[in-house]
Amino acid sequence: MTDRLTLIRPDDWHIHLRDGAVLQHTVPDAARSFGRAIIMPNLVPPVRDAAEAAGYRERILAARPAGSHFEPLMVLYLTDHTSPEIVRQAHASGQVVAAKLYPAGATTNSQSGVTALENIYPALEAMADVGMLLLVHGEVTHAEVDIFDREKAFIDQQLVKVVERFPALKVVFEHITTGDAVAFVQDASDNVGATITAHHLMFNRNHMLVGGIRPHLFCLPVLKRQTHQQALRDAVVSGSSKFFLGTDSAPHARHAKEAACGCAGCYTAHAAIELYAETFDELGALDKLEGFASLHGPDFYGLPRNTDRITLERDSWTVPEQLPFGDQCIVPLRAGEQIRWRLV
Ligand SMILES: NC(=O)N[C@@H](CC(=O)O)C(=O)O
Ligand SMILES: [Zn+2]
Ligand SMILES: [Zn+2]
Repeated sequence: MTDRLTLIRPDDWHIHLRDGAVLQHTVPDAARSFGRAIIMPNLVPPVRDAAEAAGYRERILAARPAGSHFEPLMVLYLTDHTSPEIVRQAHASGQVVAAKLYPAGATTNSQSGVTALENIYPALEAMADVGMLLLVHGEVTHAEVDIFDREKAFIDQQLVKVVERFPALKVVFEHITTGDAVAFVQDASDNVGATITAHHLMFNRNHMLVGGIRPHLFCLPVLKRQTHQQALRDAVVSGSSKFFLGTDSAPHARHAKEAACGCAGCYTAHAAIELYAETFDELGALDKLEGFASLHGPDFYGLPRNTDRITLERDSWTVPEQLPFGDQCIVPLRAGEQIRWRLV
C-alpha cells in the first residue's frame, strides 16, 4: 500500500477565485498545492478584455501568500460583442490563454454570456488563428430541456458544430458530468480535451438528494446518475491524456447556499488535491494521478510542465465545519468529515 506520494506540482485548469476581500482566502487555498490555475472570468461585470484581465490578475497576485509562485492564467468571458480585435489584443498581452463560452443563462453570472453561437464565430476564428483556447460551459439553456439532459443536448446542438467548423481551435469541455461527454471527448480530435472535478468523481445525484437535500453538493452542471459518475471514473482510470484536473471550486457564502433558492457551486480549493488523491486511491489508480493532475493539462495547453514537486501522505484529518470568506463564511466540501490524504 502506498502511503506517500510525490507528484510534479499539479495545476488547476478551472477555478473561481471571485474578487475583492475573499481573494485573501481563495488565492492562498489554490496556491497551497497548485502551480498555476485557469481563472474563471464570471465576475460581475465579467472579464471581457485584456485590460480587465490585467486588473483582475493584479488583484489576484496581491493576495498571493509571501513566497508563493502561484501563477494565475487569465481567461476572457465571451459575449455577443467579443470582436477578433479584442481576442488579438488579449492574446498579445501574454497573460490571457483562453476565452470562455457561457451560454447566456446557463450558470452563475452567465447573464452576459453568448446568446447564439454564430455571434462568436469571428472571435473563434481569431482564437484558432492566434492559438487561444476555447473553454466551454457545455449546457443548453432552453426551458424545455430537462436539466439532467442539458449537457448531452449541448454536445448534439452546439459542440459538434464548433469542432467541425473550427478544427484547429483547441477546445476544453469544462467540468464534464456524463458518459456522453466522456465518449464525445474520447472520439474527438486531439484538439478536444476535458476537465473533471473532484466532486463529480466522488458524488452522484443520490448523494445530493436521498434522505434530504444537501445544498452544498448543488453545482452546475448538476450531479448526474451513478452510471455517469462511473463513466467519469473510468475516464480518469484509463489514463487518457484528454482528461485533466479542473476543480471548478466555486465558493458561495453559506447564506447564499442554504437558501430557498440556493446558488450553484461547491468549494473544494481547501482540499482539492487531497480529494482527488483519495478518489484515485479508492479507484486503485494512484499511479494515474500525476498524469491527470500535473501532466495532461500543461501538455494540452502547450505550456511547460511544472518542475517542482508536492508530497501527499496517507493520514486522516478533519475538514473544518466552515471557513472564513471575506466577512462571511463558506461551508467547504466534506465539512466536518475526514479526508484520508494530507498535503505534506
Ligand atoms: N459550477 C458551478 O456550479 N458554479 C460556478 C459556475 C460554473 O462553473 O458553471 C460558479 O461560478 O459559481
Ligand atoms: Zn461552468
Ligand atoms: Zn466553473
